[in-house]
Amino acid sequence: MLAPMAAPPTAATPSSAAPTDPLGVAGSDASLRRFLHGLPGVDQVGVEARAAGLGTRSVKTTAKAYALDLAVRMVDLTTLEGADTPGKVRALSAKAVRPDPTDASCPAAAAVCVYPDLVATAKQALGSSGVKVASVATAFPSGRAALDLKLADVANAVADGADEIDMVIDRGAFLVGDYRRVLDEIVAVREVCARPGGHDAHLKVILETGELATYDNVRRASWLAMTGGADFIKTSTGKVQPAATLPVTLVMLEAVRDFRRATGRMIGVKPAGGIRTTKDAIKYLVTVNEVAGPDWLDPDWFRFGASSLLNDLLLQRQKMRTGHYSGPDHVTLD
Ligand SMILES: O=C[C@H](O)COP(=O)(O)O
Repeated sequence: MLAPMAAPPTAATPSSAAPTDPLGVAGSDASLRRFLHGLPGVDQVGVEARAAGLGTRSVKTTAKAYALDLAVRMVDLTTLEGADTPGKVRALSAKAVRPDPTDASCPAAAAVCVYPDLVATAKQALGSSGVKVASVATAFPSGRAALDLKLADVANAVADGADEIDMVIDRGAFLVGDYRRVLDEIVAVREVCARPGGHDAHLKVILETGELATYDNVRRASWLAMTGGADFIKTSTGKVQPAATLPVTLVMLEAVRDFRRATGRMIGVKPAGGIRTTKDAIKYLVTVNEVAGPDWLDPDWFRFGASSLLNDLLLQRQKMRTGHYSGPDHVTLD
């Protein structure tokens, strides 16, 4: 059961001046490695069994209605295709602001997520709606470019008004144990996210867990990203399989929970890629509640990176409201 389903306690607004290395573990390459390799190992069987168990919880009636609206409010409505056009981004932005034009009670999505060259278009389309513009950057999705090019990519998106930057880590460096290089890039990107007078772009750090091979690596990469000053840790680009999974997200939720206990600082989590049904979204919300706690049941602290999940959430909302499915042609196609 997803409980409590009352409004979660008010959490602090994400910090725009997150300290890097709040635990003082990154003073030298050796101390950083010692810290990351000293994290407890993940019990693979235990994590997968727990995720499977949480995925069977039943959420009905009032709790389901609450969960549906919460999930809509958590969607980063995403288009990351080479064929994206300003017209598509404008249509997606309109949908994010008013997902169901037949129902004024339907909340807006959290953000629209686009490539850097479409940030200005999304920004203009979203206006003062409160829906954020998120932009992938740092040579997304591979991250294979020189650092100055990655930083220029981020700077362009920030200059065009991106509220949030979704950067990828250097998985090659991570997998050979060059944690310093990964950390330094995160810190450098974070600096480029800063704006004079505050209003920094929030930084989501994509681990690309499908390339990290082990849950131990997912845990290490989560702590490394948080040490570098991430506001959010995000599972995947959506371009690599497997993308988001419930067990991987569970490991990341444990990391943000434990990081908060250790530092007092709250970090958000964003599973992305392959989350398409209401049923799956509810499994994630149950897991958030059980693993990290109800403080994370808020769009400031949990997002879904998804291109088509919103449509299924809208169909389920309509079913709850009217008693019948309107059919997929009732919602706009993404
Ligand atoms: O960040 C989100 C993904 O790129 C979208 O993935 P999806 O099309 O599988 O929902």
